[in-house]
Formats: sequence, C-alpha cells, structure tokens
Amino acid sequence: MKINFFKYQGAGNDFILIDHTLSPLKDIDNNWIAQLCDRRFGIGADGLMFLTKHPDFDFEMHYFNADGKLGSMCGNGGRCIVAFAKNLGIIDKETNFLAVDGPHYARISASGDWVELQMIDVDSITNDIDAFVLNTGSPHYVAFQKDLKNFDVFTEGKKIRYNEIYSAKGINVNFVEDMGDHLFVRTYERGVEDETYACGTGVTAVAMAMAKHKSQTGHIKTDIKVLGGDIKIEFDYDGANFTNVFLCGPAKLVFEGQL
Ligand SMILES: N[C@H](CCC[C@H](N)C(=O)O)C(=O)O
Repeated sequence: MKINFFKYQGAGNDFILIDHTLSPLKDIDNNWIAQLCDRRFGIGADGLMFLTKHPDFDFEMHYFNADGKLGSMCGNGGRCIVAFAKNLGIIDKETNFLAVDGPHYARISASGDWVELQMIDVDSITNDIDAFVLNTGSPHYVAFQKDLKNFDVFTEGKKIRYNEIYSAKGINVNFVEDMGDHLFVRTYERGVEDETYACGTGVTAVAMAMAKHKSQTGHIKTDIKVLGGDIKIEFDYDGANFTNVFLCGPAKLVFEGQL
C-alpha cells in the first residue's frame, strides 16, 4: 500500500506529516521513521508526525524525533500539524487538538501558513549555575551566550545534553543572545542530536527564562530570531506562573509525495 506524506517546515524546523485518520496507530516501526527522517537515505526531517482521529478533539498529534523515538511536545511540529489539518479540511480558523503534553488550542491565519499555538502553562524554572532549566512540553536548558553567531552550538550543546546531570533523560540545549529589540536563539535538539534551525518549545523556554532573568511581569511579547526565521512568543507572567502562552510563527507546506 502506498503512503502519502507531506513535508512541512516552521521557521526551518522541518517535519514529515502523515494523515493516519483512517486507522488507529499501532505497531510503530521506529527504524522506519528514523530512515524517513534521514537526510541522505530518506526524505529528511527533524521529526515525523502522524495525525489521527480523537473522539473528544479535532485530531491527535503523535510526534517522533528524527531518531525514530517518540518525542515529548514539539511546538513547531504542533504549528505545522495545525496547518496540515487545515490543508486536509479537518479544521478551519481555529482548533483544539490533543498532543503528548495535553490539549492545545491554536488559531490559523486565513492564508493558512501562520499559526498561533497555545502552549502549556509553566510554573517552575530552576537554575543550573547561570543557566535556566524548565519544561515547556519538552525539557529545556537555556544559557546566555555572547557572539552566538560564531559559537559552536553543536559541540557545546552536545556536552551539556550528555553531561552526568542530563544524559539519562536528555535535554534540549538553547543558547540566547539579547540583541536589544529581539533575542537570537540557537538550539541543540535532543532526539535529533544536532543543531536544528528552530525549536518551538525551546524559544518558548528562552522567552520565559529571559522574563525571569529581567524580573519582568505582566503581558510579555518577545520577538525571536532563529536560524530558520522569526518567531513571536506571548504570555502572562506574575513572577511565578506563566499562563496564556502562545508560540506564533510560520508553518508552510514544502512538498508532498508518496512512499
Ligand atoms: N523541535 C521541537 C522540540 C522537539 C522536542 C524534542 N527534541 C524532544 O526533546 O523530544 C519544538 O519545536 O518544540
């Protein structure tokens, strides 16, 4: 049986999407997923998602990292699957869907390629020396870095991801430089085990860490540049809890094909 797939990208974080609404997901072949995500032997992607039906939601998102294993929440993937669901005609301007970290609300531009995705509330940020550690659906480490453009994100990110504190469960490692009117962020992603061009849960974690660092409260809007484009984050912060969190950015169909 032929399988139709769609390739999407959100600020350069790229994904393979498969409509699996006709049957439930079972017998996942993790090696097959890893092979499809491989950039030389497969289609090439940072992750793969299946869209399935759910009795209480518009659809359910199942996200796998490029290594073929089930991932935790993927923010850019969430934005892309919303654009995909619109493309499939499952949803129109807004949606409530289920992901691994719970229900998500999202709204979509009329053009279908700009998605604002609500992320989970966050009530805990800890420190690891000068860095911040928090979970925005996926676990993130946020460190400040000068001259980030010329920094070796792969080597330094990998060192942190595999150090004795984080190696067992893994962590996504974000480096941020404050550029004045925006933040510049680069991320080493667990499960891809490489730097990616964008990470949605990562930039969300960075914006939160920056608000805490600067002791800002209220309704906070943050403009972020990543290697693959521009993302906007919005949330309310009362000094302890981050609520009404939105990850906003592009989500575009690149091509479709058949396996
Ligand atoms: N790229 C993703 C993060 C994927 C999470 C994954 N790397 C993991 O920790 O399982 C994002 O946009 O949020």
